[in-house]
Amino acid sequence: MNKVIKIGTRDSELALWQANHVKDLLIRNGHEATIVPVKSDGDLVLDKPLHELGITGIFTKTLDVAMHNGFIDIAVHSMKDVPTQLPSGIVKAAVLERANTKDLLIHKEKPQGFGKKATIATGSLRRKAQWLNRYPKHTIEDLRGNVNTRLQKLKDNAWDGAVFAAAGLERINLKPKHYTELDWMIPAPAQGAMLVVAMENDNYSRKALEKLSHYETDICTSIERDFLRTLEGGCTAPIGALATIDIDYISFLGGVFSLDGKQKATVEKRVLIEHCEGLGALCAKEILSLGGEEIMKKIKKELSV
Ligand SMILES: NCc1[nH]cc(CCC(=O)O)c1CC(=O)O
Repeated sequence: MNKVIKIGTRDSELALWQANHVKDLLIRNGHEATIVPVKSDGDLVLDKPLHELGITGIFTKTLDVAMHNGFIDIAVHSMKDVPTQLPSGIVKAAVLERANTKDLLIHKEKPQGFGKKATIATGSLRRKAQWLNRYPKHTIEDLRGNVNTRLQKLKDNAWDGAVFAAAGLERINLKPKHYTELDWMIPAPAQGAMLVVAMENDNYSRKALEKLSHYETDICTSIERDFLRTLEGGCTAPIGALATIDIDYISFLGGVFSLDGKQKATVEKRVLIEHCEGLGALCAKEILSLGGEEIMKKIKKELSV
């Protein structure tokens, strides 16, 4: 029996692109699917308190509620925005093949190298900390909103540049005139990957989505998110992680940075794929013993005031 799979999405251009991508893949596999934009959580009321279900993420909360309500069947997320602990009743149904994992600096004008002074805009603690670690004399301005909003704000302000995920720009076909790929910046865990979630008891959707999952991306993002989960202890610290597969090997690079960028602890490992079980947690523990524990304690104190 075929049912029409209701794909929930937020209504930003990037979110809609990602949801439509999943819709196309499902239809190509002979399923029926439709997009259900979910605007605000105002009309999505649940009879249980959200914390009881473990619903926490700011980007994912609305869709989690809509799925629990039966308003939608599945939800498509940028995986890096999804809390490492999924809410109860909701499961990972597919991890799509990863796109570009890098962060980019979009320059406002033609770049002429960075002098001592530059003002860079980003709302991400991870990007800010890594930028200041590399360019201690620079100034960071806060920049929030979806990709389009952030690009507009870059135009409207006298900043030298702003940091974006390459994957987000590529998906909505934005080609900045002047940009630099930040090869040295460790991306967010699971950056560039899309996660599709479904209700645990929804066998129809889960079976349909299973076929869309990309094995290598699933392995790499699982390691990155294990690393994050082991380190974070529920706070949004500047943590980066990237696992890549090279034939039989997995390479992992992870790090934690103090908010001011002055301290960092990083780890790099290369293991045979068949030995990658527990790699994320292992690297997290190594980070903690390499000065990461003090950095995390300091971050937690600074973020709680
Ligand atoms: N936090 C916002 C967000 N979530 C996912 C992406 C882009 C796609 C991706 O990184 O997977 C972006 C935009 C950005 O970071 O510039």
